[in-house]
Parts: sequence; structure tokens; C-alpha cells
Amino acid sequence: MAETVVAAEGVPLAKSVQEMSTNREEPPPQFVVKDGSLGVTYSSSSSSSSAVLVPTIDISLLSTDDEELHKLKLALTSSGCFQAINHGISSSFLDKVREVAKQFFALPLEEKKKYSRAAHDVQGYGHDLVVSEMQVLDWCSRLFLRVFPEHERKLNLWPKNPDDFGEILHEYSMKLKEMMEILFKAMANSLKLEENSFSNQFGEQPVMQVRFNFYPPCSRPDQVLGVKPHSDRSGVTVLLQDEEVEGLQIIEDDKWITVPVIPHALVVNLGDQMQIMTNGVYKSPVHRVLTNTERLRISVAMFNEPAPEKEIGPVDQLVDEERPRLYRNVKNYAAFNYECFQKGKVALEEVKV
Ligand SMILES: O=C(O)CCC(=O)C(=O)O
Ligand SMILES: [Fe+2]
Repeated sequence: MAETVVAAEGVPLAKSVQEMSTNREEPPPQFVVKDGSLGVTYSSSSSSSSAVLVPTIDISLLSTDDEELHKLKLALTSSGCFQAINHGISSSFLDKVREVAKQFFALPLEEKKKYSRAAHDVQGYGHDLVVSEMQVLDWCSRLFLRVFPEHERKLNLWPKNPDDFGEILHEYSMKLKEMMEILFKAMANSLKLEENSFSNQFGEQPVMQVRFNFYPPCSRPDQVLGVKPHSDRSGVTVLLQDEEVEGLQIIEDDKWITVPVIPHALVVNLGDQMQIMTNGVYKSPVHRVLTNTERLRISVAMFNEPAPEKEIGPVDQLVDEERPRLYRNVKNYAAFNYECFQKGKVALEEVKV
């Protein structure tokens, strides 16, 4: 008999996505994208659009090379997304991060359910938060954990199997913290702002949360998405894509552009809170994930957010007569975003002045 998997808020999914995938079942109607079409796609990874819109940026050059800083600015003003290389994290370590994710998702469902998300919590293992019967579900299982501030970790939800999971996750987040510091400075310098303009807004104790995403093969990639179109509510998201399988797309001029796989690059995409802080100069891209019939895909998204008690808003120097203030100040955008989501509203629209 199929095990009952709690999708969220007490709405049970009869079977897990993984189980349906293994049985090669047709996805149930809740997973089918309603407008019937997944839109126009540029899927070739060599397409010039993806190279222009999602350029590679050499992190090691950002503090010394004005040209690289300019490239960063171009990427963040156009797509809000780039592939970070020379980021200081070794390829072998990134492979380890992927390996523990793979090992966790390969555990029997019973074992993974030990880390299940409680109905009213976001942390733990499970599926989408379901807030309405109309909601289209993602063909994805995920493990969501808060990593920083460290005292807010729910260690009972951190997998004990594989046994180095916690250690690797901690080390990975420490390394990403270092990269974030470089990026905050570079983003401020690229806009000729004071170096701490963004890091100050993130606060002394910024939030870092990780989402391990598992997308099993799906028999209807023409009708079902791994993740629906959304922009991240974070400040900055750093994504470790699958080393082989594409799926992530960003939208540009009504066309979906595939973000190519560069095995040891880290995809950086800005979230809504950076769009707010830059008064709309830097973009929080709308993105989605496609499914495919053959290969499973795993990604690890690290969300960097300002501390919830910090009020964030457009940096003064980015507000003038030519560019009037677009957004009001806001505190705890995460909670605000959730309220909007429940009401079917888009948070970034709701904070416009
Ligand atoms: O799996 C991916 O490539 C992206 C996942 C994503 O957009 C998210 O977790 O917010
Ligand atoms: Fe996302």
C-alpha cells in the first residue's frame, strides 16, 4: 500500500513524487500546469542568449578588476543572474555536497520521513506548502533547513545518514558566508556605493537557509514543472546545480532561457530583497525548473536573507529624481512574502510605493 505523505498543512498527497516517478505513473491533476503550455524555450546551452544573460563572473577578480565589476553590474541589471567561478570552494568539496544530498535522497522513504516537516513548519523534508486547492504542485521533494543563525538550527531535522551530512553542510555554509562577504562589497562597489551598504542591511546575524531539491524523472515534462515560476524572496541565492542535468530556466522578454550546467560553478541569482535594496536597479529573476523523462536532478539552493528584525529599503544614493523610490521599507520580508503567498499576491508588487 502507498504510504501517506503529508504535502503540507494537512493536505495529504496519496503518494510521494518519488514513488509516482518510480512507478512511471501519470502525474495527478494537481501537478498539471493549467494553461496547457510551458511557453517558448531556448533550450540550447550554447545559445548566445544564455551566455549573455547568465555570464560567468570570476569572483577572485572582483576586488581588483574594474572590468569584472562592470560585467557583474551588467549581469545584475539585466538578468539578475550569473555563474560564479573561482569562488574559492574546491571542486572536490562541491562534489561532496552533491554526494551527501544524493545519499540522503536515496534513503528509503521511511528513513527520510524521520526528518519530515511538521504541518505548520517550513523546515524539514517534504513537498510544497499547500495553501489552496487550486495550487499547482511541484514535481519535487525537498529538505529545507535553517543554517544561520546557528542557535536557530533544528538539528533534529538534520539527517544523521549519511553521517557526514551535518559536517559538510556546516562547512559549505561557512564557505558560502565568505563568498557572500565578497559579493556584498562587490555589488556595492559596482554601484559606486559605500562598501557596507548591503552588508549593513543584512545585519549582524543574517539568515542562511538551505533547500536540497530532488526532481525525479517525470512522464509528462510537457505538462509538469519541477518548480513553478517564482522569484526568490531571499536577498541573494547561491545555487549548486546538478553536475549534469539541466532544468533551471530564467525568463527574459517572455522567453525561457536555460541556465547551462557548468559543473563547478555556483549560480548566483538575486532575490526580491536585493531588488528592493537597489531600488530596482538589480533584478530578482523569475525562474522555474523543468522536468524530464529520463534523469533525476538534484540541486542545492542556499538562501541568504537579512535578519528579520532589520528594516530594509532602497539605499539612499539609488533614489533620486530620475529614479524615484520604487519600494517602501520593510521588515521581515519572509513573513510578509508568506502572507502574500497565502492571499495569492506577489510580495514584490505589494511593497511598491
Ligand atoms: O533547482 C533549481 O535549479 C532551482 C530551485 C529553486 O529555484 C529554488 O529552490 O528556489
Ligand atoms: Fe528559486
